[in-house]
Amino acid sequence: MSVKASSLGFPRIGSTRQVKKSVESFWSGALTEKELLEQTSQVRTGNWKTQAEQGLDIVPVGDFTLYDHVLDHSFMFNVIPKRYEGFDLTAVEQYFAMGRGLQRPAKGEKPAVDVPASEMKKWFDSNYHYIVPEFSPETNFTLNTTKTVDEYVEAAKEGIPARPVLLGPVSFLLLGKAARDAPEGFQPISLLPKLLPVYKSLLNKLADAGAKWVQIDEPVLVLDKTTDSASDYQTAFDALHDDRINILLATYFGRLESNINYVKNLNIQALHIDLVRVPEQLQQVAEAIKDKNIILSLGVVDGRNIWKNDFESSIKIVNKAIEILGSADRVQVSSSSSLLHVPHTVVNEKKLSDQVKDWFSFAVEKCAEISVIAKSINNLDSVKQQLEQNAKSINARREFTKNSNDAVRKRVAEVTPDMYKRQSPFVERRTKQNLNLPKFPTTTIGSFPQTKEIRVARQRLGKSEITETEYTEFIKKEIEGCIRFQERVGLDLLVHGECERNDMVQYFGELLDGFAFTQNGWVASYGSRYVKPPIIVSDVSRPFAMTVKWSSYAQTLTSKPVKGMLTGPVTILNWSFPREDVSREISSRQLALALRDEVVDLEKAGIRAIQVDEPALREGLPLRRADWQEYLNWAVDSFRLATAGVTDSTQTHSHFCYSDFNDIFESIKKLDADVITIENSKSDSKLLKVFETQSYTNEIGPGVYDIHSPRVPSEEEIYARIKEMLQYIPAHLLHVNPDCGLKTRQWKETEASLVNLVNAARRARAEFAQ
Ligand SMILES: CN1c2c(nc(N)[nH]c2=O)NC[C@@H]1CNc1ccc(C(=O)N[C@@H](CCC(=O)N[C@@H](CCC(=O)N[C@@H](CCC(=O)O)C(=O)O)C(=O)O)C(=O)O)cc1
Ligand SMILES: N[C@@H](CCS)C(=O)O
Ligand SMILES: [Zn+2]
Repeated sequence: MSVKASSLGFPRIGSTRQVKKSVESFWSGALTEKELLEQTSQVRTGNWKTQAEQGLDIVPVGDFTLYDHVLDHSFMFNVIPKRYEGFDLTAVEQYFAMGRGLQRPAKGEKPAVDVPASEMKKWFDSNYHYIVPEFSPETNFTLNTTKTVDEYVEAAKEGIPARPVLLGPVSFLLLGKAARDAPEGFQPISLLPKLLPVYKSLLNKLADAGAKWVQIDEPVLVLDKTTDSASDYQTAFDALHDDRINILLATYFGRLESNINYVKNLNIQALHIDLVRVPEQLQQVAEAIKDKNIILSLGVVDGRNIWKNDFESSIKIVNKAIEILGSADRVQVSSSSSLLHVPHTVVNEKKLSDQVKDWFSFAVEKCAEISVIAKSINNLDSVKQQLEQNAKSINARREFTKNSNDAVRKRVAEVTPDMYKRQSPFVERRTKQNLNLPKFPTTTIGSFPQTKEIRVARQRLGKSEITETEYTEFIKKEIEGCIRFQERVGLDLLVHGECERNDMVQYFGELLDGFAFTQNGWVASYGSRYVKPPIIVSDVSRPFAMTVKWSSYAQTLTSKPVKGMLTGPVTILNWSFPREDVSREISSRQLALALRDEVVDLEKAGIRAIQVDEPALREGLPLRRADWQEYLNWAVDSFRLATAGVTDSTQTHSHFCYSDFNDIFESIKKLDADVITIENSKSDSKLLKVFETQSYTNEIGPGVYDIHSPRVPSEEEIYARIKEMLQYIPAHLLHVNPDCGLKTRQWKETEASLVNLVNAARRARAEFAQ
């Protein structure tokens, strides 16, 4: 009798970001397709071996990807929109075209290509983005590739105890959307009967290849919308059942709630639940399945945060499960979700003090933790030393957190109601905000291309190859170049370009007190793009002004207004690794006060428009609606606390790069920002309608083009967008801007796109002058 150790997925990037580098080299033409596939296959194999070496009895395979695992499923099941066909692309090129769009001139026999990227959406409440599958009644599911089988075979050859991973059919359909040409009212889930035979043939191939188990992820089971999906799940798992291959149905990020009432009756052999987010669901779920022939996989090691596991409490959970289910054979120990949301390994962190490093576990260390927890049940003596060491580390962290920053806590406690409120309502403030902007003011969201030169300069500063003074001079030159560029292009409300920032959250984490930050703690954001979330280890405060010198320098260079640029408290919180010892609300309020000081300092320095970005406000929403209001209350409070310290004459902006607005619209209104800019170019008019129907009174800049793709939008296209917006938004409130910041773009396409944007706005001004 033994408890097995497994995980649900592993970071793809490689210990030294090899996959990112290979993929980007392939895109730039420096690597052939063959080289790309060879190099990335090596990382994949290395990842499996690492997990097995850390002691996992079951290693996930098929979770590896060159861009996104949901895109992999679309590609594997032939869910390829027609617009990506007919260009004589290789399979790999077509796959990347779906992810990032493709624009290239005709070459010899090959026709020109100009195709935008597919839509990206946030993966549940994480900072990972997936490529949204597009379905229509014409979708012709076939096995276009056998990626999962190929990777299983590859792993089995290496002697890896592999368990293939698939995104389940119901989640795949529910996470997708109806294609633009689908008939009104078409629901992707109606395609389930057509999709299941293709899943089934994939499972057959896996069984033929020798797989005994498959992990089928159905994360939508933790959302409210699946309460009515019982029959879809029953149909799916009846169809997928095969005597040769056992199914682990994996749920994560939240609670099953009443869905367990039908999940327990599904034709599955194991069920995974997240016990980090929802430890209390153990009792209910274990009781529900105890008379069924179902193994329970316990997600006790956090796949979403980096704190060392508390073995004592995890072992208690495992023992409780064994007690209810009656046998250790019916229990597995696992990560709460895929480990894709945490960095690769702590070992590469050379700059953290031993004290701080001892608090953390990244993916590699988490695999070892899972193994130790399983062994503690199977053979306690074999892990006694690890358990003792773990208890010491957990106690050391507890001791540290006792010494909080009393001044910060006192300040949060003493916040008064007037600190959340601007001096006057928007209509009055507006008359005092004299920025001399024309109608349809053009602006950008803040960042301009982060060139190799900028990144190398920062790297050289980090290695002390250049001095602080040299770096400052370099950044000043970049800012000047950026201001001159915007003046030349003809933008109205300028920005300094954010060239001094490695990232909009990491940068602030590095400047604020109460954070730790890593050298190599990369976590996937989308495609080949990664972020290094800072870690909130203590109470947060601002030791000195962070952005004032850059913004005020930029303002000295031009007579046009320059927007100050900050990241909001909720976004800093949501894109950092939060503390486990205090609530997110407390950290958010502490961040809000630190940012409030910065906002006031920017105003004092003569900055007349200040943008406080909150792109992660929506992502932080709890997955169950019942939990929304509590979050929204403190999230809105935090934004207001951060921004309401300025006088009426300062124009506050906020920015959101998502288009799912309708259900949190009331909260967006309550933020009371003078101007909001939002992602819009890929959404249909549903987003814009909300502004018409919900009587939004402040100013708005819905994005007029997608910034994730190198594709240059034409003036005509942008002009058409502006005209469309004017159907819903009064002309006097409309701003013209891209969807989001331009840091991932090259200067050439940035210039071409912004020239078109400015020209389109000028045309609109001429046409719609009132
Ligand atoms: C708005 N978005 C953001 C999200 N989350 C954040 N934390 N930040 C965001 O901006 N979530 C939603 C979206 C996601 N969008 C993006 C967009 C772009 C990136 C991105 O470009 N990531 C970069 C890494 C950025 C960074 O930290 N750069 C550092 C280090 C750069 C580096 O690699 N240096 C090299 C040396 C120089 C060189 O050779 O180029 C090195 O160290 O080897 C810096 O600029 O100093 C990426 O490369 O993936 C992410 C999310
Ligand atoms: N000001 C930031 C917002 C990104 S969401 C930028 O422009 O990159
Ligand atoms: Zn954005």
